[in-house]
Amino acid sequence: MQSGVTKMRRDYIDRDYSPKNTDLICEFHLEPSEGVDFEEAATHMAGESSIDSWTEIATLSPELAAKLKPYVFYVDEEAQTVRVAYSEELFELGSVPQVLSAVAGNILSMKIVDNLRLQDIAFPKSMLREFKGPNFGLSGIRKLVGVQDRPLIGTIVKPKVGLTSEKHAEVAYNSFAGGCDLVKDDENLTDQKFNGFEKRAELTLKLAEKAESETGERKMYLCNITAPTCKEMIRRMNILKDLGASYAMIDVVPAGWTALQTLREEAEDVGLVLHAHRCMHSAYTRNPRHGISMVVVAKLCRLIGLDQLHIGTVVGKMHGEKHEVLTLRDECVLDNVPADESQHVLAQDWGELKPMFPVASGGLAPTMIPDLYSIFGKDVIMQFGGGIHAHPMGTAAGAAACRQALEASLEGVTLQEYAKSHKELEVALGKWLKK
Ligand SMILES: O=C(O)[C@H](O)COP(=O)(O)O
Ligand SMILES: [Mg+2]
Repeated sequence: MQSGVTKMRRDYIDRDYSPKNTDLICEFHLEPSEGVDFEEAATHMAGESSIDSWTEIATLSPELAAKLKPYVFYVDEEAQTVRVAYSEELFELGSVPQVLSAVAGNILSMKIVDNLRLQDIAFPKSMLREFKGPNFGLSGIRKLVGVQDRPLIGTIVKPKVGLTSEKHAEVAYNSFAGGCDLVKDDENLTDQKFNGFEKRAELTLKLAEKAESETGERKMYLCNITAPTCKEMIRRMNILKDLGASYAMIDVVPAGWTALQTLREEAEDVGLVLHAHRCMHSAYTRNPRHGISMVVVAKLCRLIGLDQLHIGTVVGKMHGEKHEVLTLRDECVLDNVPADESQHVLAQDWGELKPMFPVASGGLAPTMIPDLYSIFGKDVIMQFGGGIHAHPMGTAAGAAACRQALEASLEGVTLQEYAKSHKELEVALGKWLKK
């Protein structure tokens, strides 16, 4: 027995237990440390994520244990997988931070495991009811933008940071004028001296309005409200509302779960669509053997009520295989997610919680649109940063090339064919089509 690990007296493993419909269920990938028995490690993990400690505690009465004990009801040592059912009474209903402190807290630090990854959480209806979910969601966004039958095209003002507010607004205007439906700030642009939040919001929203009147299309500016305090983020949200904005963007992982729940409360009154950038998620999600899966991050965003979420691109610069990205897409849009053992996904009935709009962003070029459309279908927001602002004819042409590539894909015409009568696309093919 490894030092510091005493034999647990609790028997939390019960393969005959069938979870109650009020239980919260977690699936974990578990690798015990050297010399530790798999079931022993699972027992310790279940205890530490609920009511127990590392050794016998006299204060844990048999009655209390019987009432609140966790049940490790599924154990597959070969697949290094366990599933644990927790009584809903262990949780503060409606609190994401508290759920994570329990099922993704100390247990990830325990010596008894070499690796432990929270793969999925299945929430019971009784807990779902405590959360608002998306205010607008996928259908609300489509209604707001006035686009029902195609993917939305967005961009990120580039360079990421450094432009003045005037220049930022001008780049956004050119993106809108060229054909973008959405223009967002980059994740590390918030309220820097060279481009303050209020001035950027005011100038960019004004030019978005100008682009709307010139194009006859709705144009959405996603201004990044990420800030040092919830109070300041709420202040920025209200500034956007007063300026006539429809959206706010948040870096959800750096901002944190309590901040998101606070903003969601506020968004209900302010009525802004919440765009979730997932930068920093890879600190939790990238290691397939340890941490917290992006499925969990996506589910928590939907539960709390972000309206649209970056989920990966399959074809772009960020990691994320096709099956992983499509699993995330399903968690965003389906009302009922079926269990998928191959993806370590638990069944989840989302009840009344609206779908989120999936966002594909990162390393995309207009030439990838046919692939993106065949992967995602129409319910996706495709965002191109370098893929628009590096276009040889400039930003507006980059945006136009994206719209043309999308038109071609929707009509089932090859890009090469469509480029014969669309100059911006022709130039984009010259720059980005793999030779
Ligand atoms: O914030 C994002 O989504 C990325 O910065 C996209 O930028 P890129 O298209 O230039 O990779
Ligand atoms: Mg970015």
